[in-house]
Amino acid sequence: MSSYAHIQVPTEGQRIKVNADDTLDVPDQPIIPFIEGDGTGRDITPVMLRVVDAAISKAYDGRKKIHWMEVFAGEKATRLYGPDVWLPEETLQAVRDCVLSIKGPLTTPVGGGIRSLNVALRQRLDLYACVRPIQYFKGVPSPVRAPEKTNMVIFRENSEDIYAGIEFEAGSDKARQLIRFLQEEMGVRSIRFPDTSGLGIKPVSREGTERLVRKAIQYAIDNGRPSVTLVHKGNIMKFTEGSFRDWGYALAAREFGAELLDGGPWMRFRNPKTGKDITIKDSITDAFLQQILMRPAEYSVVATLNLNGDYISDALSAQVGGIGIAPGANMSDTVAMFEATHGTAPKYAGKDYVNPCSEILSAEMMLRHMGWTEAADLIISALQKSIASKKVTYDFARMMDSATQVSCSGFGQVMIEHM
Ligand SMILES: NC(=O)C1=CN([C@@H]2O[C@H](COP(=O)(O)OP(=O)(O)OC[C@H]3O[C@@H](n4cnc5c(N)ncnc54)[C@H](OP(=O)(O)O)[C@@H]3O)[C@@H](O)[C@H]2O)C=CC1
Ligand SMILES: O=C(O)CCC(=O)C(=O)O
Ligand SMILES: [Mg+2]
Repeated sequence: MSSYAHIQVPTEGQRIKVNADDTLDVPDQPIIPFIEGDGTGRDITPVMLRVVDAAISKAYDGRKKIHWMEVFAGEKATRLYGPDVWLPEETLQAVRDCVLSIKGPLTTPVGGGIRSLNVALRQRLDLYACVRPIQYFKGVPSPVRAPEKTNMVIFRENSEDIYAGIEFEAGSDKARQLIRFLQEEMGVRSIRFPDTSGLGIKPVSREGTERLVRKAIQYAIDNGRPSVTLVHKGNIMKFTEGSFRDWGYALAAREFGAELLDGGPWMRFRNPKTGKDITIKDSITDAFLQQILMRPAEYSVVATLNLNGDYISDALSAQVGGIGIAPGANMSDTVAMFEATHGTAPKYAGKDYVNPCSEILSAEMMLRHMGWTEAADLIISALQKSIASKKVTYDFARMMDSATQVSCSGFGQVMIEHM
């Protein structure tokens, strides 16, 4: 492994390797990088590490072990590398070298200041699919009457869209120049207040859409899911979100043999692994956001654009108990970085208070991705037993009858005791 300025490479353990067919070669003692994260990252990440180590130790009796390697981004990086270094090159190198990694949340200021480090990590590593499963665990308090009906996996395009951050500030030379170009060269007449408008660009490509939709459909095949819904606002944004829908359907027909259902646009094909039908359908985002509350059981795998996916994943997580328990992964075909869905929740930072489950369940996804299913299963069963014991963090305690509120690290301990 490369030598680094500030990253301490563990003295034991080996790197995960990628085989020629993109499958992983996972040694029994892999080196896995982690980013602690800003804000509550410093509370939840150490708890995640302890819970994962305990599950692995229990499942494999010392035969397998992760050698964790801390890598730096965000505020911690600026303290080590210098005031302007938020995302050191050696962090990117280490994460690429080790193939799999996990991170806590990183702060992005609103308005000015640095652009999102989370987005930068996804773009620099081309982690094009943000995969966020939404599942209900029995006993978790929820604001809806039948939370068990919500069982979806969101595939959010992770590299383009308005989320890519191509923006020009109102009143800047570049904004003026672009507005002039749009008006004079492109005949645009609909910029309501040209002198005071900021501008954002929304790139959505066929390549970017196809690789995301392909991954979502393949997931539905591999996991016996009944449908993939393309979620878009293509009635209004015709050549970005509308094209996302059209390219998605076209890919389903071309690569998976999907055929029009009752004249379309919905499609259907037979899952080659189970023989059951998979429906490819679409929904316009605003209607979809009410459908997931009213008729959640009708949706399974969801493929959507970057900004929609951001909104939808937080909204859906609320139905199954909130972002404190919503995991995620940023994936390419090889490198993957697992991360909590929530942010740094600054008002709770350093208080050992918040729910560590989002990052623990992200680690559980990582273990499953590595093929360490026994340890992953142990985390799920420990979580179920912990919730059943009603010893939970504040977010669940405030919605549960007769619960005992425990701290962030306290909940980790409860989980370990249930392994
Ligand atoms: N991937 C990433 O690293 C992400 C980073 N961010 C960044 O995080 C910062 C803060 O963003 P903000 O919009 O406040 O969103 P947050 O997700 O940080 O917090 C919003 C609310 O969600 C609840 N919450 C968050 N984390 C937990 C947890 N672990 N357990 C229980 N409840 C939790 C809290 O609700 P309550 O108040 O009800 O207790 C909190 O006030 C911003 O800089 C943002 O850019 C945001 C999202 C993702
Ligand atoms: O990058 C950020 O600060 C926010 C990211 C976010 O909300 C998300 O990816 O869900
Ligand atoms: Mg978000």
